[in-house]
Amino acid sequence: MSEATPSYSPARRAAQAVDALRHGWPLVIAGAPLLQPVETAFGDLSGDAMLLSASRAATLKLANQIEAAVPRQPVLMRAADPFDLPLALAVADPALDMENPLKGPFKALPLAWEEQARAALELARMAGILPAFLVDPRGVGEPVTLEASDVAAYADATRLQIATRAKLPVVAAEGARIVAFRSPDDTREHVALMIGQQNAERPPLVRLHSECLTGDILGSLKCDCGPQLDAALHAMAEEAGKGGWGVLLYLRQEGRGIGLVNKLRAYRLQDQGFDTVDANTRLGLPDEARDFPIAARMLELLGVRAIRLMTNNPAKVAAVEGEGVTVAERVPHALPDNPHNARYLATKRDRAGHLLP
Ligand SMILES: Nc1nc2c(ncn2[C@@H]2O[C@H](COP(=O)(O)OP(=O)(O)OP(=O)(O)O)[C@@H](O)[C@H]2O)c(=O)[nH]1
Ligand SMILES: [Zn+2]
Repeated sequence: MSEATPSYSPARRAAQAVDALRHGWPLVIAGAPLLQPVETAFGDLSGDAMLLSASRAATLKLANQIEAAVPRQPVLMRAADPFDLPLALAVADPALDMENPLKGPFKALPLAWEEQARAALELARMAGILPAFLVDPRGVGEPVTLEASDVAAYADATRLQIATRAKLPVVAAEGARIVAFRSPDDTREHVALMIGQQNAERPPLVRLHSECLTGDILGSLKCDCGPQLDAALHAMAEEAGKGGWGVLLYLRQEGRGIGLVNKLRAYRLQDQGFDTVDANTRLGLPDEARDFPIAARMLELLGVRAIRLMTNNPAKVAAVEGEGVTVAERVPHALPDNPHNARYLATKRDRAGHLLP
């Protein structure tokens, strides 16, 4: 077992770990055995044990009720025979259960390195891959090493800076300006669109829009993101026409922070009948994993302290207020539903507390 490379900073080690998971390279988190991400693994690997989330383990009849009540609790398990990569993937991905109904039986094992296991599952979420690892498999290459506590350093919003600014005429507002943000650790580039004249005396209309490739770009009817984006920009343009101003933060936190591919896995589970909350949970991923300190940092860099926040989500108001932003007003932002997103919106209202009709 190797120890974390001491000369690197925690943020650098965490960034290297996220990168490694995307490439299919293994991790050693100090104090735990080598962990090989299942989804991105390649080559002729096999291992005797796997690390999974409790919610996934529950579906595989492995976790007891108490563990399953904490969906992201890590669970260590083994089967009668070693896991090769195709079996490991079938075990890891609940969206494939219909195609691979017969797996197991499996046996849960005592887990003596829980903190490291939690860090590994969180790193998988940050990398946008399935939260599943082969434990100390045969045939793996050189690992990236880190400490479990490094994960927190990766999310440090204070390292975010303005990278550049430009004019960006858009359909809703010809006079709009765009501001781009970068952090040295996280390669996702967030942007803000500023509409109207900035005025410290008047809180701007602000929309925190989380990236939704399917809704924003492809016109997906499964969610309300596209119409919400469009309506927010038009509302800001109208506000600018009345002497006010608006700021749209476009946050690169696809799928409420689980990444595009995992969101599409959640859609596949929704096709099988699970709602948006349960689909995430079955994947062993949080239902809400957005990084609101990043949004607060963007507003701070733009010199915005008090806002009129366009949202139906009280938790979002609380999250930004918790980061020191004054929400002078919550401006409702509900749009008409359609036959494809009616259940999604009802779930947001009934299970996620959104203020929707
Ligand atoms: N994981 C997951 N993410 C989804 C799903 N549908 C939409 N999203 C993502 O959800 C984000 C938008 O968040 P929502 O929960 O719809 O809305 P909100 O921002 O919390 O609330 P409002 O401010 O009222 O719109 C975007 O990043 C979408 O990619 C889904 O079924 N599963
Ligand atoms: Zn969407």
